[in-house]
This record gives sequence, structure tokens and C-alpha cells, in this order.
Amino acid sequence: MDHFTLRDGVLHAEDVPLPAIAEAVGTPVYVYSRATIERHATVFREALAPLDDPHIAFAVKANPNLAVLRVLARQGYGADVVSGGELIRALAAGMKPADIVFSGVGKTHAELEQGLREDIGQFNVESEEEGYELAAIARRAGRAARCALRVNPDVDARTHEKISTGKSENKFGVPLDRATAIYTALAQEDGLDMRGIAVHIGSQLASLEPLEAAFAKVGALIGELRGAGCKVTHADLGGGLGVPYRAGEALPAPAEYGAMVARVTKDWNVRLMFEPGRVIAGNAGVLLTRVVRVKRGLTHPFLVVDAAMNDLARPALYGAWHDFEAVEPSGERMTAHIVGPICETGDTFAMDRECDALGAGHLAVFRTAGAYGATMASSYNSRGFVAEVLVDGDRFAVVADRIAPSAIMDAERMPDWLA
Ligand SMILES: Cc1ncc(COP(=O)(O)O)c(C=O)c1O
Ligand SMILES: N[C@@H](CCCC[NH3+])C(=O)O
Repeated sequence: MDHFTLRDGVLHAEDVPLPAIAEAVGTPVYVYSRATIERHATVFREALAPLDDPHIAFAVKANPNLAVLRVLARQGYGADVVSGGELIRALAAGMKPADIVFSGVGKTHAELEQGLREDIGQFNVESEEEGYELAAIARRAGRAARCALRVNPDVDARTHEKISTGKSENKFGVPLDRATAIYTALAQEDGLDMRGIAVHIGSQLASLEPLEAAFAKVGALIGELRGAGCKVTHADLGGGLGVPYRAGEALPAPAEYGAMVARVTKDWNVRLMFEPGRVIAGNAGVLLTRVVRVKRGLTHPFLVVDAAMNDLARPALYGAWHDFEAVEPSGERMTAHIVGPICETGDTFAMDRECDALGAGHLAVFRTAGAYGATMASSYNSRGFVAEVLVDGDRFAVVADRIAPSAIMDAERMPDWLA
């Protein structure tokens, strides 16, 4: 359930009519609902109630907006970060260093130093090479970095190939059959406190089976590691739960996920950690856009909207579906190609889509845009960066300014030799 509903024929975010936001901030603009974020945070936490003191780290990549992170920090959430930039954001939003997990296959030397300096809770080490580099940095600082070893369980997550991370051909983690040797070797390093295993097989998972298969392999590995004399006190089970992108789509509920995790991990005797992203933020946001014009097409009209692939990349990147609705539906329907203004055919949100009838100047939303939306924006075609708004009851605030093309140009320099 989300808090974007029609009231008196006008789509609202909580108690705020979306036309009021378009009027005040312009379009395109992302609109997030605080109540929905909090509800999802609560639902996910409650789904893990059968577990003993789970640690939940929001995957910052899904929505790194500072205000969104602050809402989650107040819910007791930590952060899963994958860059120095995300680490700075999580700290700025009020997340405690101890509640931060640093994932990522390409942490630079500087990022490893930064994580250590901030004394973050855990590094999810993705290779033997990274482990030795981190150990050397930590030793020099007279410290021991708390680490989990991320394993690649070679499980097909049955999601889009570009967001699948747990197959042996994917770059993430170390192969399971080498994990015990690597863990044992890294555990000898003075600079490392090897304390657990991490796994994350992909995003937008529509079924629990691949997760269960991956977790079962982690369970066996934990047994093997302990048999080899290693300490294992933590297991990070990543994120990945899918969300409905189409009204009525059935996906595993967080409670089913929690029950499965409790069943599979009951004898592990570790502190479990989680890195949910999309399931918290996805349906907590919409992208509000205005129809620029309706252009006659061969089969159907083109609805040219003022949002584009630079604002919401998922349809262009993954062929992803986002429900599209009028803000003030007339009751009439149409079939249209929904496109942005960018000079690429890929700047297409939907082809042959049946939707509310819309005309030039009308407002509409792409739903389920709260995760992997604004965070993946670019300024392609010199369009500037999209604005973001957070709604809280009957009030709203701009939580990210629209960055104008001229401001982006300000960061560019003309070399002397072209002056
Ligand atoms: C390491 C890691 N953790 C967590 C996530 C969050 O995934 P999701 O948004 O699907 O929950 C991702 C993204 O897939 C990831 O790569
Ligand atoms: N960007 C992807 C998700 C990537 C998950 C990152 N590990 C999407 O929009 O679906």
C-alpha cells in the first residue's frame, strides 16, 4: 500500500494534491511519501521479527537523497554503501558509523581508508585482493577492520540479466569453492577481523526460491568455516526483494521472506544483516511529469512528456515497466507511445500503452519510481538534474533542487589555449 491516491478526482501524495507540487516546483519532479517510506521500513522490520536482533542497512544506491536517508535513520536503519560518496551521505543523514556496511567490488584504496577512518561497522570484502589491501591499510593504522567475505553462490536470481549478481560469471563476491581457503587466509591477517559471510544475488527478485538456494549454500559454508576453526558471528543476506511495478502483480511479501529466512538460518547462530533497497523506497515515490504535446504517430499518438530517460533510466536500460497515470483522470482512455524529448529512440517509456487519455499540458505520473529513479539521473542532452520533493502529511519540501544546465556548465573550464 502506498500513499498516492485519488481524492476528488485528483492524485494526491498523502494530503498534498500533485498539481500543487507541479505548480510550486515545476516538472519533471520526483515526489516521495514519508508515510510510505516509514510504512515499508516498519513492514520489513516486522517481517524479520522472528529473528534475534537483525541489523537492517538500507541500500543507499536505491535512493540516496539525504532527507530519505534521514527518515530511515530515524527508523533505526543503518546503511549499505558502495562508494565514498554514499558513505558521506549516510553519515550526513545521521546513520551511525557502526550501522554502516561497505559493499562493492571496486572499493578504491582511498575508499577503504575512508571506511576505516570512519570506523564503519563492516566491510563486505569482495575479493582476496581487496582483503589484503584492506589488511595493509588497517595494519598501518593499528586497527583491525571488521569484515565479511562476500561469496558468489552461482545461483540464478531469475531477474533481469543486468541486475543479477549471484551467477559465477558475474563480477561479485568470491566463488563458493574458494571461500573457505580465502576466509581462512584473510583471518590470519592482523589488520582484519573476519567475522562473517555476505551474499546478494540480485535485485527485483520475483521468487524466494533463488534466495533460499543461495542462503542454504551460505549455511553450509558457515558450517565448513567453523569446522576449519574460523570464527563466524555475522551473515549479511543482502537485499533483492522485488516490488510490484504493475497494479495487481503478486510478489513474495516481506513476511514470507522473513519466515523463509528464519527457517533456513535457525541453526546458524549468527547475527543476521539485511540490505533492502527497492522494497523500502520503490513504491514510496512517483515521477511527476507534464505532457509537452501529443504528436500524431503511425499507429498510435506519441505522448511526449517532459521527463526523459536522463530522469528515469529504467525503461531505457532494462525495458522496465512503470505504471503511467493521469493526475486528473477524465475517465477516458487512449493507447499511446509514451516518450521523452531526448534524441534517442531509447528515450521511450512505453509503446502501445493503454493509459488515461491525456493532452498537452496535462500532468501524469510514472509510479514505483522511488528506487533507482533520481539516483540514476544524468544530465544527458544538457537537461539538468531533476528535482525531488518529500511529502509529509499536508506539507511538502524540496529535498533536492533542480540543477539547471547553467549550473552544470559552471563546473566546466575553458583551457587557456582555447581562450
Ligand atoms: C550489495 C547489494 N546490496 C543490496 C542491494 C539492494 O538491492 P534491492 O534494492 O534489490 O533490495 C544491492 C542492489 O542490488 C546490492 O548490490
Ligand atoms: N538499477 C537497478 C537495480 C540495481 C541494483 C543494484 N545492485 C534497477 O533499477 O532495477
